[in-house]
Amino acid sequence: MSTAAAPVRQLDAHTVGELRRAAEKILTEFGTSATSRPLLERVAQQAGEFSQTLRHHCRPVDTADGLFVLRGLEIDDEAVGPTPADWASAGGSGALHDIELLLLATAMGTPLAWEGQQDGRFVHNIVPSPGHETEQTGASSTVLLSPHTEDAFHPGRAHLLMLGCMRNHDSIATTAASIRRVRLSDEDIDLLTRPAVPILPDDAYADAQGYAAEAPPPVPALYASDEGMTLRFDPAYTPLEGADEEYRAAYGRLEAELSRVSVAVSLSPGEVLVVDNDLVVHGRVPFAPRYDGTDRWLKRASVRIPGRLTRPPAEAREHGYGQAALEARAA
Ligand SMILES: O=C(O)CCC(=O)C(=O)O
Ligand SMILES: [Fe+2]
Repeated sequence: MSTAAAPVRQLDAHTVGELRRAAEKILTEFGTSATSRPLLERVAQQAGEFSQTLRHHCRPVDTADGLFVLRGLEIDDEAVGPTPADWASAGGSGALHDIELLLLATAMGTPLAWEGQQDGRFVHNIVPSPGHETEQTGASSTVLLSPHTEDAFHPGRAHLLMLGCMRNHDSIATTAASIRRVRLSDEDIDLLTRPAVPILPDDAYADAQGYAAEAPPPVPALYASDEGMTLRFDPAYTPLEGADEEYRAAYGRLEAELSRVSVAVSLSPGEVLVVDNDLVVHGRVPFAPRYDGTDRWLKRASVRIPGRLTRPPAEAREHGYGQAALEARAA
């Protein structure tokens, strides 16, 4: 794994102020970052008034890295208070930054939430939580969070994943590997673009894991879209034992290549990592949680980009294990 620098989009002080004032205005009006239809509409309106500069910073991912870091937001370590012990008790912690992230997400596309995850919130809190140390979810810590496409089991998954850093005293890295950096033989690509095995719902979706109404659909790991190669990959939730040996070997080579091109991005407070979820798998290195209110703390938002053609059309027929994606589309 390398620590090669991710492309950075540095916000100037003026633009940071513009974003902050927009968020402050909304927080004053609503008194909360809890998302409601009126708040989402207000956010969309405010994002529609963004300056040309701020909009330019929110343009699509435009390099083969499949990601960028937006840098320069102001986080007051004292004012945001202690890192919440888990998402459920986070409440309004860092509410201003929830709204900032939601504004940025809205400038990039349509924010997305899940009925079955973190109470349907549009901005998630990612913190290490007691009892969840070894899971393959954002709440874990002591294990490697293996590289994955976010919400890979679902056809309504995000096109962009945004991770905004509130606190990261131990410089714990997110990992990212782009399919556009991977080298595979034509034979492997041919195998991996076929729907061989399903991707099952992850541990963050207890309801979906109990879904038994229809069989899990096999899905391809790779897709040669008009825009180039894209991927849908989550080995921790892929029952590979259902595939033949040839496929398993090709899948293993894809995994090895992703690991070869993986970069470590250690976020600092005020940085937002934006990952193209069709190009890049992300994960996290293991770390020792502190559990004293000073733990690593990220805010996460998911974004859909309407009309994007980076996925196989057959996805539209998938059941998504009964999970409903909620899009913040204007009513
Ligand atoms: O903690 C991280 O850096 C990434 C966690 C993760 O996979 C996520 O929030 O989706
Ligand atoms: Fe993730």
